[in-house]
Amino acid sequence: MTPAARVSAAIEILDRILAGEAPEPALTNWGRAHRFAGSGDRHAIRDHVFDALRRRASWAALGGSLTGRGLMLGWAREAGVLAQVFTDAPHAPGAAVSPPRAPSETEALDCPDWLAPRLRADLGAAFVPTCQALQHRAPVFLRVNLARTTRAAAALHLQEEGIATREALVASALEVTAGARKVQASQAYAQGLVELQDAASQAVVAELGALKGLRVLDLCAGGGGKALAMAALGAEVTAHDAAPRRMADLPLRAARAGARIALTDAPERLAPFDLVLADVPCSGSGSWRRDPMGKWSLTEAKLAATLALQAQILDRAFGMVAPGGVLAYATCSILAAENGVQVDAAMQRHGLVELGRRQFLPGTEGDGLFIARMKRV
Ligand SMILES: C[S@@+](CC[C@H](N)C(=O)[O-])C[C@H]1O[C@@H](n2cnc3c(N)ncnc32)[C@H](O)[C@@H]1O
Repeated sequence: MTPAARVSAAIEILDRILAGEAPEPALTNWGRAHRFAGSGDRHAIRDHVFDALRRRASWAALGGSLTGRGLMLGWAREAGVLAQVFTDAPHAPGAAVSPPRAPSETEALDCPDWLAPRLRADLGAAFVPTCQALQHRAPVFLRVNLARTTRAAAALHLQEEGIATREALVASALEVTAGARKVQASQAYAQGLVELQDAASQAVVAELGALKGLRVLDLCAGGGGKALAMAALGAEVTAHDAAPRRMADLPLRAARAGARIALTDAPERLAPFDLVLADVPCSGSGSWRRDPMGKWSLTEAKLAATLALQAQILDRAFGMVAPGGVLAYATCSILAAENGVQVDAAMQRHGLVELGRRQFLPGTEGDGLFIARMKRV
């Protein structure tokens, strides 16, 4: 496919997404209906689509409409390639283009209007750089399985397979600088030497301190990224999730990593634990680079429901912490209401003692995450 034909494909897929189809099925369905597209084409189209979703407000303004065509016009104008792409040539988008509109301040930052005042109040001087960080692709990070190898040895192994890396935020983290698409087919990955995991997510686990020999409950384990990282640090991990199917791959991932993780649908029966991690469902605002639709689909009502659920999960988690043990609360959010405010309220409700808290903002070092540790007295 020509570069312009790839843009035409992205326009078609973006229109489906704007009409309500989720991005992944929209991309898969397009691929099935256009078997002639090679993997290079599909990757390029996918990049166009996700870039446009991250830049939805600013590119729609620059392109003159919130449509697939408007978004890609906005991209072409910003990239200075309008005349090369919108040409009327076979398979290229048509040449008749709508005029641009100057984006408002929040549109220029691709921040939803309703959220901007709240985020600005929460982040202060970090508001603008954080919004700008969310406009771009996230770096790819790996967690080195330190139970199996060293970071230097893993980097060498990956290099031999054409995957270049450099050291990142914490001792277990590598950033992939070339060959990211080869990771999941690599021997290093198959042998459990590395896992895909954001560097700030790894840093959150590092913030938990020494875990060796501790009985740990991961109450919202999901795919098990943090459960695996805690197991690699020597914790005896039990994993639970309200949606057990989300943990479906966890036994396989644990086997690959040489880790033992017990799954349970009734964690209360195994309580108390030395440490309970509540990595709660959240707005996902710290990882909107990876899930740009999340940014545009969040509403006040959804946020309020999420806040109520977080408080409920915190209360449940507290009930399973041994006296003297630790309750850890994590989100991938950058909103104070989901982080510090939630933790302050839980400490008051349960007489917990704070051991520390840390907010990571999205940027070159990883996603935006929050972690707080509280001691049960
Ligand atoms: C942020 S994700 C967890 C990510 C995971 N810990 C990781 O590091 O890969 C939150 C998880 O909480 C689960 N969840 C939602 N409500 C819950 C509840 N009431 N109790 C336990 N888990 C819940 C969701 O199914 C989801 O998998």
